[in-house]
Amino acid sequence: MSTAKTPTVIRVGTRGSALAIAQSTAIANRIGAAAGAPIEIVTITTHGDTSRESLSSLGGTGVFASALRESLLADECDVLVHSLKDLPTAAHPGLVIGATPKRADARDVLCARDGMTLEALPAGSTVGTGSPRRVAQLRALRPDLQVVDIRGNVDTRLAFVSDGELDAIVLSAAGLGRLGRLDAVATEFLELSNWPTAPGQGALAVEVREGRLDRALAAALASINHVTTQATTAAERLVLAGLEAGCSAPVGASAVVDDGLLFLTATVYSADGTAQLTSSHAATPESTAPADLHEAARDVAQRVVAELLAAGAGKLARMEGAV
Ligand SMILES: NCc1[nH]cc(CCC(=O)O)c1CC(=O)O
Repeated sequence: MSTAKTPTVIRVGTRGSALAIAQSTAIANRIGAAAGAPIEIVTITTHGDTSRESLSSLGGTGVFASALRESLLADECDVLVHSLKDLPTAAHPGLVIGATPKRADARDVLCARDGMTLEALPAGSTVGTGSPRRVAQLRALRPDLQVVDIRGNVDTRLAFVSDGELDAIVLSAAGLGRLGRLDAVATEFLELSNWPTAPGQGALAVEVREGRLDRALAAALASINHVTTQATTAAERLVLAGLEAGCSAPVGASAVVDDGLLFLTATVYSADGTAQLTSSHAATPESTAPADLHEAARDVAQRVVAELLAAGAGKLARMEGAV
């Protein structure tokens, strides 16, 4: 008689916000099912969660990732689920991205009072966001609005509108979707063509320790990886890296694979939104194999970065503007 070995528990580390728990639990369930192993959710408090300072003064969104990574390196968990857009582009020693699951909607949405669109908001209306990119985009399209710097999790931000403190806020469609709130609160989907979002927005990254991975876990990660998402988000993140911009920089980037063509467009804004530079390039991968898609991603990103830098993007992104 064979005695089945008890499968090892897979510990999934996450931030404690409702959004982080929702997306980590969804991914943990997929990993657990694929690996045939029980899962455990390990909540880790980060400085970014407890501090009331603005994100930019904390050193950008990388503050969320570092505490989680310490816990992974300390073997307090086996897997981390990050929002890819919050993950710094530099590789972390000893850690690797084991899977990039299929991306959700990459768009931002406006959540405004009385069902309003951005165009319909009266002059002087208050719009809350803590993201320098969203600030620049709002100022570019509606310089007559008042942009208010806000912090906090999704519920805190939505409360500003429902309590009547602000007229509108901007959030990611993917985040609201994962919380099951999208249909109830979004009053306008901002199209990527004139409102490109953060590199990697809407995608998740599953991070693990480098080196010998448990075989069941390695197979589970491979099964939830999405090759197109991996290539398009790589192209977008290579733009950030190439511009040497941080993850809170006023940079929007959007890549898609459509009928065999990898298309990348990126926009760099001045902080005050009065100036912007856009570059778009496409490449045809040799095949849909991961290596060929990645090669195409590097190729388009390199051309977009070169064009943006030649046009003065480095200076533009560092420009203070009349904030
Ligand atoms: N800025 C914080 C953040 N990081 C990831 C998400 C949502 C998930 C995603 O967009 O991938 C959000 C909230 C938001 O921007 O509305």
